[in-house]
Amino acid sequence: MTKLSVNINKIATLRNARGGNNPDVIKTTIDCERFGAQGITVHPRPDERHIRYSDVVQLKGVVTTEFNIEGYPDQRYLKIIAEAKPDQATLVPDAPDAITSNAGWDTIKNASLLRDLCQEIKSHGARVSIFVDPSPRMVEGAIAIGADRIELYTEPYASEFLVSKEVAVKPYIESARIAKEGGIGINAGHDLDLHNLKFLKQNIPYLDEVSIGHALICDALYFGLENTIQLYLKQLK
Ligand SMILES: CC(=O)[C@@H](O)[C@H](O)COP(=O)(O)O
Ligand SMILES: NCC(=O)COP(=O)(O)O
Repeated sequence: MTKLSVNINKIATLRNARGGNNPDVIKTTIDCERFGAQGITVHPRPDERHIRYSDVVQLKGVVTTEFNIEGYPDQRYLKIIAEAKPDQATLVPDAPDAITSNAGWDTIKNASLLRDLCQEIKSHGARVSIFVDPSPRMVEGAIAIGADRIELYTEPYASEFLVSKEVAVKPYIESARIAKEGGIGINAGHDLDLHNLKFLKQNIPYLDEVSIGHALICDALYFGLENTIQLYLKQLK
């Protein structure tokens, strides 16, 4: 079964826009799980443009499905992981000023760093997922450093999908095969939506988890949050 982890960053973006607590991130999280979300993902960025450190601390006591915290593994992030003890920590190589995540790790050049981080994060009881491009070498590097999972960066898939879905999915099928043969789990995320999700799932049926935020929250403006979560779950059947 492929789990749907709802990334609630953009709920926090809307909340922060007016400085109050509407929408309430905690209430929305509880509702996302009630509507069928099988996980909650947050990406507390250094500038706290959306999810804040204080949100993560509160969410720890609220999330009843799987809690996934994504981020660049600086000391601030590692402190959050140590305190929140999420089910999964997804390491992303984002620069502090990145408008959004835009690449996976070079797991060969960063092998020593990532290996040490894996050990430290696992000591807090969290599964470690490494955000990678769909590159066999990068997947093999993630296996070598002891990651529990990879998260395939799917922005290139989403972009190419609009031109040729068969071309788009090809590197992901190969990367997922290598990860599976290497005995690690396979997550995917970034720019997945109601148009491209089903084809990815059909071609990688053993996908463990997709984390989806931006498109899902945008869709919820038109279809409602409960209906939208159900629509995404239907793409994963
Ligand atoms: C790693 C990734 O692709 C997303 O999880 C990222 O968290 C999206 O970040 P923004 O919501 O800040 O665009
Ligand atoms: N890891 C991907 C994620 O959590 C959400 O990415 P997006 O759907 O907001 O692009």
